[in-house]
Amino acid sequence: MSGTLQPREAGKFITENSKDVFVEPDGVKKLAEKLYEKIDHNEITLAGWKALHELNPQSSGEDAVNWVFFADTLNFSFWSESDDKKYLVKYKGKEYSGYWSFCAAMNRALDEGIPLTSASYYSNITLDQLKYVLRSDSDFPIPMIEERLEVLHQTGRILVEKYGGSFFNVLKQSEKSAVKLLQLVVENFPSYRDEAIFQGVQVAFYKRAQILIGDLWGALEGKDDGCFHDIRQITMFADYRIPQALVHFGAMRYSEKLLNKLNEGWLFQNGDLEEVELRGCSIWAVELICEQIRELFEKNGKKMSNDVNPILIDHFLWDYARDYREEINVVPFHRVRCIYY
Ligand SMILES: Nc1nc2c(c(CN[C@H]3C=C[C@H](O)[C@@H]3O)cn2[C@@H]2O[C@H](COP(=O)(O)O)[C@@H](O)[C@H]2O)c(=O)[nH]1
Repeated sequence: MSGTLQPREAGKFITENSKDVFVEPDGVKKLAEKLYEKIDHNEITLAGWKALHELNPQSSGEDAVNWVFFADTLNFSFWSESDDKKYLVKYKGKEYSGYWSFCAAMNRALDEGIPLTSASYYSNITLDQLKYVLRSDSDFPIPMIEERLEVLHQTGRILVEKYGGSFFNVLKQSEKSAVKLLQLVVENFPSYRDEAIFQGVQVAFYKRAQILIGDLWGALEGKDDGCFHDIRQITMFADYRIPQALVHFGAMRYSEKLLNKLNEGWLFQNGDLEEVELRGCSIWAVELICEQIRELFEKNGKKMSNDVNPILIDHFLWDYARDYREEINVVPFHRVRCIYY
């Protein structure tokens, strides 16, 4: 961690030195104005984490905390080679794809009485058991099943050996500090150490560690152990969908060279220069949007809710990218296979 630029500073540094991805001030301003209106009309709230997403846990207890930790430990790489080769899961009469198909598979297993989110179970789960739990209702399996098994074993063993098998104990140790929880997660659970080298500088994205905190904040409704006093320090989650949304709204722009690669379906490696620029500029664009929303509240003399932060801006952009997939896909997402996002 020491000497590594943390996500917000990493985003700024990468943006200032980026060659193929650009944060567009006019687009940032327009998107900030759009989101200011939505937040001011209570259309973007923390309560949306449960209200808008039926697969998310609706409770706020220890089971919900361990559900979130399991989900975010495997919250990576759901994209499929092509739209007609998607991993799909049917659950309670509805068909899900992408991240939601994974959540549907989790809830299907729990409904079958499999103690999936219990570390004592998943630390020893076999490949066949995991294949059964994550089985597809299309002809295409979930990507990276072997890596998922390895990550589960490693993470489960640490949680059992160090934290009594429950992520609730890690949460308690953070003493309602999101920054302290981020440090605890990346220090104790290696699969969450989402870092890269950019122009010789170690930069951190910590996408799954940060979304874990965002999802815990949502599951606990910002109360009790989830009442993080420094939640504003968490940045957006540098995945492969938010860049699409930021480009769609004109807040980010790509070079011709990068656009050509994306349109060809180029497979990037985690840590490639363009991939790091995409992720870093996404972080910084959302930070700038957040700052401008806060300035708009101040300028209009309006009381600002605590919910004006990169996490809820991220949720809006991610949900938008899902709900308006055709428009968003005009510029393809960048393809990477890795365990970080
Ligand atoms: N930046 C950001 N990335 C997010 C999420 C989520 C799910 N969170 C939702 C659940 C409850 C909350 O209300 C959130 O709305 C998944 N991902 C990432 O997206 C990718 C999957 O995309 P697709 O193939 O289209 O399903 C993959 O990298 C996955 O890691 C988010 O919120 N923000």
